[in-house]
Amino acid sequence: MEIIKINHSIHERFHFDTPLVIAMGFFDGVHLGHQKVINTAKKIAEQKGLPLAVITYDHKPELVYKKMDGNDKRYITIYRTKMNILEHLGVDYVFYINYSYSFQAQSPQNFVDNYLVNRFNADTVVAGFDHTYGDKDADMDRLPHYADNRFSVVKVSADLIDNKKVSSTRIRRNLESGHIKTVNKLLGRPFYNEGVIVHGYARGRELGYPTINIDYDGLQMMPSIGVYVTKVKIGNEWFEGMASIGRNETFGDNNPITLEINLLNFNRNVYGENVQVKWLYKIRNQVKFTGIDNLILQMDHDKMVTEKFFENV
Ligand SMILES: Cc1cc2nc3c(=O)[nH]c(=O)nc-3n(C[C@H](O)[C@H](O)[C@H](O)COP(=O)(O)O)c2cc1C
Ligand SMILES: Nc1ncnc2c1ncn2[C@@H]1O[C@H](COP(=O)(O)OP(=O)(O)O)[C@@H](O)[C@H]1O
Repeated sequence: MEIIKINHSIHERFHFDTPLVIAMGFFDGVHLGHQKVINTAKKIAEQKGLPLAVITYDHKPELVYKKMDGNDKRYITIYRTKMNILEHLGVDYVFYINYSYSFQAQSPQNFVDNYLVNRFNADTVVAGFDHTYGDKDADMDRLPHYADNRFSVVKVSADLIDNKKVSSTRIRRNLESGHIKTVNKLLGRPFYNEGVIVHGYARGRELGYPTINIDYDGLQMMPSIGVYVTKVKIGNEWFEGMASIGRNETFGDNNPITLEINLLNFNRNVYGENVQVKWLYKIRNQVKFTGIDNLILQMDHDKMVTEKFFENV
């Protein structure tokens, strides 16, 4: 898969020679609904013998017109994760457009002419039923009008789970309320993220539960504070683990939020390793314990729950 970064003013003369089948969308999460769009485009590309391209953007469009804080500015899938998943879906080219004020200020007709036709040589454009590519007049029902027979348009219907639309917003809400099973169902894979193992306060080994402390990208949206069953990939190996994401309240108020994972049947020095964490099940909320002994007793119990989880999968 080739990633081609496009800036509105720098790449004015960009032109792709081969006609393309293009799936268009922001695709945060690359959830089951997004996968339906991309798989539809993939099938058409195969039937026509053309490459499959995805048009996506480097950040949320809202960033151009409002101040964003907290989880609002974070992503279910950051750049690397999104690209990784797109590659696995069989995408040949990604046009990664810098979403700037000047890019968004184009009229829908200009976007279609400048981008879909002139730059990207669209043969077919596929997107979800609610996709917009500019202002309120830029919906999928009007795309054939702007296309004016220069490319075909395919509108993909909503993917429903439990009678509700699969959407990034629904996934974000479930992440924020710790409903990781629902998150994973909507994504069509376990929610995962990446990071690097750094030093903590060396308390873990004294508690009898050493933890890898994971430093992750600030733009990565994480599950809500709590204790979770996870799988952790270090090098090429997967390990079972119990994760704590929280402020380690037992050790004082207002600590920063950290991600720490005790790995089962593991005893190695792994500082500096890159890891991937797959989130599988929420065990409980964080507790501010009155003493270390109570925290240890609770972690003994968490370990039992974690082992049971893996016995039953
Ligand atoms: C499975 C698990 C559950 C935890 N639950 C809590 C908790 O409920 N309350 C809390 O204050 N800390 C909790 N912790 C965090 C420990 O306080 C933390 O791992 C310990 O302070 C080690 O810190 P260090 O890595 O900086 O040495 C938990 C840790 C793990 C691995
Ligand atoms: N079962 C285990 N789970 C997690 N880390 C382990 C385990 N066994 C050994 N380690 C090592 O111990 C380190 C964590 O020890 P800990 O006392 O929690 O110190 P710190 O929090 O300062 O890193 C890990 O980074 C890892 O290198």
